[in-house]
Amino acid sequence: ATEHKLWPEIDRVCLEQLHYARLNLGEGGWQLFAEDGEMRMYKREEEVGGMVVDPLKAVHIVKGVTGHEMCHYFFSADVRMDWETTVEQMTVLESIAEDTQVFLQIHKRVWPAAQRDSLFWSHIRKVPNIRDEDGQDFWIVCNHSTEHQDFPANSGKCVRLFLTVCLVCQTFIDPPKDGTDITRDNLTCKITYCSVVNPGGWAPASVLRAVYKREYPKFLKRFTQYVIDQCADKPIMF
Ligand SMILES: CCCCCc1ccc(-c2ccc(S(=O)(=O)CCO)cc2)cc1/C=C\c1ccccn1
Repeated sequence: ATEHKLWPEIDRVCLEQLHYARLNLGEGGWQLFAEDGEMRMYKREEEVGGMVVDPLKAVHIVKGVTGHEMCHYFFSADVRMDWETTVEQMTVLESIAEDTQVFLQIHKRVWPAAQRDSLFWSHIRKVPNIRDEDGQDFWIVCNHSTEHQDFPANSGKCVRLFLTVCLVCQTFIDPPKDGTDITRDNLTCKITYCSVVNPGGWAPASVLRAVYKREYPKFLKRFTQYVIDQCADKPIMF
């Protein structure tokens, strides 16, 4: 995808998001708002132009899958509707390359606000040479709002929401002592999910914050369980 006009932005946003995802939660006023087993979800309360754009950061540890597998299923258009419960309709507008696609998604309406749609590029990549401790290479999927001449914002019934989302994963392998092949029991995947969503038009702060508080933990739990189930009987994708 390196020759496409979006490439400089894709490259910049992905590397910025990877850096942002790897920042510790120590600084920056993050507020823990949900916990479930190994999953911890944090938010910062921020408004832009009177609209709630609370940045969200979730960290999770999942056994039995690799970061490549986690990112593969998050990126894959074919399976999106199997796990993404906020989406009513999804279209791939452009396949820029094997690792880069442009999506138009119509989301379920969040009463009493107007229905939203999102139009974004999605890019998956392995990031070599940056490693935490004894981890494997990072895998990242980044979704970032973009424009498309055939689908201008707010031209139909939906209000266009604007998002920057990243899923950053790292695999840790604890090899079997007896030198036999690695199995899924030896795999641990550390996940960081970051999202900033601008609702694109007025929506009551109380409604939005309630939706996020309820939906984001369900979303990450459902998605990670989906990947565990899909991978269980398949060869490991390192
Ligand atoms: C007033 C409504 C404001 C918008 C609410 C909303 C916020 C975020 C998102 C969302 C968009 C993309 C991602 S992703 O991780 O990139 C995966 C690809 O789909 C994740 C979440 C959607 C929705 C829109 C509707 C809605 C409906 C049910 C519950 C919650 N939301």
